[in-house]
Formats: sequence, C-alpha cells, structure tokens
Amino acid sequence: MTDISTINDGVVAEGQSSLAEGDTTGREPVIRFDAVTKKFGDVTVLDALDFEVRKGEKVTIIGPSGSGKSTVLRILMTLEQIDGGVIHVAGKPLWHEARNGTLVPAGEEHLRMMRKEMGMVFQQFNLFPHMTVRRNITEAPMHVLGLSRAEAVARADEYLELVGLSDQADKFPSQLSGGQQQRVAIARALAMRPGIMLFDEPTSALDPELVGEVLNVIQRLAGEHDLTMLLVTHEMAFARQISDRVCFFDKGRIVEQGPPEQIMSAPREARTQAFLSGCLQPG
Ligand SMILES: Nc1ncnc2c1ncn2[C@@H]1O[C@H](COP(=O)(O)OP(=O)(O)OP(=O)(O)O)[C@@H](O)[C@H]1O
Repeated sequence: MTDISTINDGVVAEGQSSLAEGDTTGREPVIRFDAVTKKFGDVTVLDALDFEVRKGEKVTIIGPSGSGKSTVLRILMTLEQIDGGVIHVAGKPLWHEARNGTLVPAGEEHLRMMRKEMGMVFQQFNLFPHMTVRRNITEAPMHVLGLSRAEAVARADEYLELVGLSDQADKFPSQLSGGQQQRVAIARALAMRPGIMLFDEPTSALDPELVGEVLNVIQRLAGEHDLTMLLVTHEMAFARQISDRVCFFDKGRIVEQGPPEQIMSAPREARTQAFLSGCLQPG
C-alpha cells in the first residue's frame, strides 16, 4: 500500500508554506469564509456565512436538502461565483486579487492557480468516458502541472494502488462498477496533490452495497494528518466516525457546529435535533 503521507508534497505544499510562517501548531485556517453571500435569483442560498476550516481538519457539513451545502463546495472549486464577502484559501483570497492594496475580482489566471489548492469528488463521478482509468488520472498532472507522461503514469499508478484499483488501469469507466468509478475519481483528484479535498455526497449515487468500499478509501485518507477534508454527506454514522467537526447547515447559515459526538448525540438547537431525528427514521 502506498504511503499517503506523500499527498501533500509538491505544488500545493509549496503554496501553503507562506501561510505556515510563524505558526507552530499546523492548525491555521486554510479555508475562511467572511460574510459570504450567494444568491440564485431572489433566493439567498448563503447568508453572510462565516466559516473556517483549519489545516488538516476533517469537517463534515450536514443539513436539509437545499440548505446550501453543495454550494459551499462549488464556490470553493470556483464553479459558482459569490455575491458578497471574501473567501481565503491557503492564505490567499479565492475570488479576489490584491491590487494596489485593494481587493478586486480575480482574473482567470488567479482562479486557475487557486484551483490547484483543492481537489473535488462529485456525487456523479464525472470521469472522461473515452479515456482509460489511467489516462483519466494522468491528464491533469500532465496538462495542468506540466509533469512528463512517465511522471504522470508513475503518479497515477501510485494513487490507483492507494484506492485498490491497480488491476483496473487499462479499463474504461463503463467497464467498472459505480464504487470503482468513484475510487478512480478520488485517485484522479489526489493525483494533483491538493492540500484540500472536497467531497460532495460521494456515495449518494451508489448502490448500497458499493458505499462501503468508497467510505473505506475516504476513511483511510482521513488518517492523513496534513490533508484538509471538507465533506458534504448524508452518511451520519460515517460523518461521526471521521470528522473532527460537524457543521449543521440550514438556510445558508451554520446553525450549530462542534465535535461529532456532541452534534450527533446532544445537539443543542431544535433545528439540529429535528433534522437528526428525521435522519434516523426508516425510509
Ligand atoms: N445553479 C443553480 N441555479 C439556481 N438555483 C440553484 C443552483 N444551484 C443550487 N441552487 C439552489 O440553491 C439552493 C441550495 O442548493 P445546494 O445544492 O447548495 O443545497 P444542498 O444543501 O447541497 O442540498 P442537497 O442536500 O439536496 O444536495 C437550492 O434551493 C437549490 O435549488
């Protein structure tokens, strides 16, 4: 098995080094939302959201459908713009650039640089259907990071081993099960060696018998001290197991957050209690 301590080597680790200046704890915020607002038409999806994730922290966002959970991740991946507030990732503004001492909207080059800080795993695996598994993983390291083919292949094989799919490298996505495809998607994101991994309901498109193999891989990653993880999931038992902190979202705000045992077993807020008791009901 590959040692996952290599995940934070390379490009992103360098990008984060400036952040670590003066910090001896290794727990500085690596994601910070300050009063972030996001609207779709007249609907306010994120409402002046303040939110922080510290380096190496494993944070799970739970909450009712439509509460804005996926929007947080999509904004981080620069797939959705924000309407107000500021976000910092690895010490740098995400949607803005500093120019002459003021923050102005970021240009495409800045956004491209910032995207390298993060890897995202989607509900639908989003693999390139016409490429083999290995090629799915080598594309971005070659074209975005400038690795040679040989380097990218070596890296792809390393992460395929990590997700237990070394024997599937030459297959096409359609020849794999959903669980295997999602594990390839995880390997593909890791191959960019991001410091932050975002998971958007990574098991909700899977048949129940395939959920475990994907959760096992994510759980193994959660053991990696330096990797920051932000997950949206409906898998409450899993969230409880792997998270340092659980955030309960409702209507675009954090209603309550804390260690998983406190949020899951002794929630203080009525809305959290109602949500969690609904999750435990059959069906
Ligand atoms: N591109 C979009 N255009 C318009 N409305 C959108 C768009 N994306 C999300 N929304 C709306 O924003 C709200 C929040 O969506 P989001 O996907 O973040 O919720 P969620 O908490 O992740 O929900 P779920 O658990 O159902 O995935 C929802 O009301 C959704 O319909």
